[in-house]
Amino acid sequence: MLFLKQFWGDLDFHIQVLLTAYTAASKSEIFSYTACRQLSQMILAVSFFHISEYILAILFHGHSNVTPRSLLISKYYLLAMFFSFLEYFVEIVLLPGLKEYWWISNVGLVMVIVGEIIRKMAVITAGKSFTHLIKIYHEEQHKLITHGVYRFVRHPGYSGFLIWAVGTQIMLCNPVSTVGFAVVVWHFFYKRIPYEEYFLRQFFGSQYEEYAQRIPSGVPFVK
Ligand SMILES: C[S@@+](CC[C@H](N)C(=O)[O-])C[C@H]1O[C@@H](n2cnc3c(N)ncnc32)[C@H](O)[C@@H]1O
Repeated sequence: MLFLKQFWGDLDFHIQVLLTAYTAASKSEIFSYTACRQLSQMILAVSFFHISEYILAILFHGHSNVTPRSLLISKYYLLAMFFSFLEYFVEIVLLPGLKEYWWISNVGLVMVIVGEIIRKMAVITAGKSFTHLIKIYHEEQHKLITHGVYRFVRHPGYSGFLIWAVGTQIMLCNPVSTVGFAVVVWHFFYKRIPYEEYFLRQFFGSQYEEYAQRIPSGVPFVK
């Protein structure tokens, strides 16, 4: 009983400290300008990314062939985004100075824009060959793409997404989520690329083999 009383007392004290810090921060210029700008950039970046992926999927594959999965929002993705916002709010309340490194935040913003451009160039260049789900059977309209951005890297869509995702966290000056997003997204592509290329080799044989020999994957440390 005594233990419970002390526990609630401690919890109450910590909530009071957080609320006081939050109230102080929200009254200050830092919270109103910094948080408004960084969070609006984040919400804009995320909305633009998902809506444009969905619209391009409809344009290339037709309305009837596109499901909400083309919005590319999974439960793991939502969890990662939830953690990223949680980190942002905790840090802006407890360590507001961390969010004031504008040059870091602006580097993140540039990464978001560059990553988005590379990703969309890949989607538009590959057209019908770019499907959100990896094809395991060869279809008539699936042609090997080696021109445009695919001349420089084999997986520009993944390079673009990696730059975009890590960029969103640098833009928010979120140190933990920057490392977390980099590791998780990199690991996802590290596993996905060999699987995707297994089928591409089956579909296009020596043509793909020769292409893969010449052109890097575009994802660091993935051959
Ligand atoms: C989500 S897209 C990603 C494409 C590519 N990995 C990228 O990052 O730009 C996955 C689909 O693209 C197809 N694909 C990947 N590279 C391709 C290429 N060079 N030419 C044609 N189709 C390709 C795969 O067969 C798979 O069904």
